[in-house]
Amino acid sequence: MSDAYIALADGRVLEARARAPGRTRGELVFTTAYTGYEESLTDPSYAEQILTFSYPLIGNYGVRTERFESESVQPNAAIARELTDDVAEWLTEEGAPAVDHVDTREIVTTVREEGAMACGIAAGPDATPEDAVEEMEACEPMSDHVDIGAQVSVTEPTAYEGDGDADVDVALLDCGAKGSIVSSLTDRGADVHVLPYDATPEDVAAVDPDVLFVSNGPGDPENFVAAQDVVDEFAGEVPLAGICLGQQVITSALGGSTEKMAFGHRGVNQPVKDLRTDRVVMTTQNHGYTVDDTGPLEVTQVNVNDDTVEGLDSEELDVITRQYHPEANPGPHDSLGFFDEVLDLATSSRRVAAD
Ligand SMILES: NC(=O)CC[C@H](N)C(=O)O
Repeated sequence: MSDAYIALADGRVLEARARAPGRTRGELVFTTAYTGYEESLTDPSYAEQILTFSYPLIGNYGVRTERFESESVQPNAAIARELTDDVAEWLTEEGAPAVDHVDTREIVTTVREEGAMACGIAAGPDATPEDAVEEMEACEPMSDHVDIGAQVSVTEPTAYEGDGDADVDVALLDCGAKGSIVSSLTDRGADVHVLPYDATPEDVAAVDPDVLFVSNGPGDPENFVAAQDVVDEFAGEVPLAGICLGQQVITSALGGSTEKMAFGHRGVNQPVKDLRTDRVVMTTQNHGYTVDDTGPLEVTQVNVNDDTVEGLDSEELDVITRQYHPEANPGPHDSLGFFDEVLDLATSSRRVAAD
């Protein structure tokens, strides 16, 4: 007899095995990443989602806190074909429901055909199919989580000193930033001032940044109104950089727009072509929205699979953004050079300003 159930918005209820008990709901998504489960499960961009791993065995190299991208498990639940005891114990301790022994190919096919959808999970000795359906029915669309930034952001400014002296101050708007974004900047010598997602223009001005960097984050970018206001305020005055939600927020603030994708991109081998060099690199991705109208920004990189916008620039406004995750963790390091470009932008614009 099953001790876990997964209810899908299309009416199906799948039987599974409970690996971490509990009841929850969220937007059902999948990642095709074959390594990096510790990083993915602690990536704040997954808040309010239920993460299905298409790779069949998750947990085969243990659980190490050094690899965490934030301090807690971020998706509301995890689904895999097989979860090891290490991962099951970790998720149990964290109170994040997890289930396995389910045909994840069926889940992935369903999400690909019908789009990311509401999902409910009930796991544990007393779980019933009705419990899972009740959870699914209470699941709100992602865009209704209007203050999702509050769930994932720092509440107080926090500063990290650079390892070396690049003499660059980065104001990082934390909309749910992965730890690797901060360390990719401090490793290059920049001082990083992490500010809450709802920081005011005055808060940003107080750190006198050489570049304003908008982080990744969960949910609908149109709900990050304070971050858009800050970008609007500093555009043309201070260089702007962004990753994933950051690209979306910057584009919207500058007059462009975003739209929801059917099921998004989540994995570690998404091919991206740079239009200036004609080179293709493999990238890590985790997003369900995409830039639609680019406003004043120029498209520099596109996704080879579906032509969606992967990189935007503006020489006039000193903007550089990426839809994918150059910091990797998990995934390939092919695009770590993005952080060098951001620091170059910060220092060269400062020279121009001083001339
Ligand atoms: N990784 C991210 O920053 C995700 C951005 C946004 N929440 C999306 O799903 O598109």
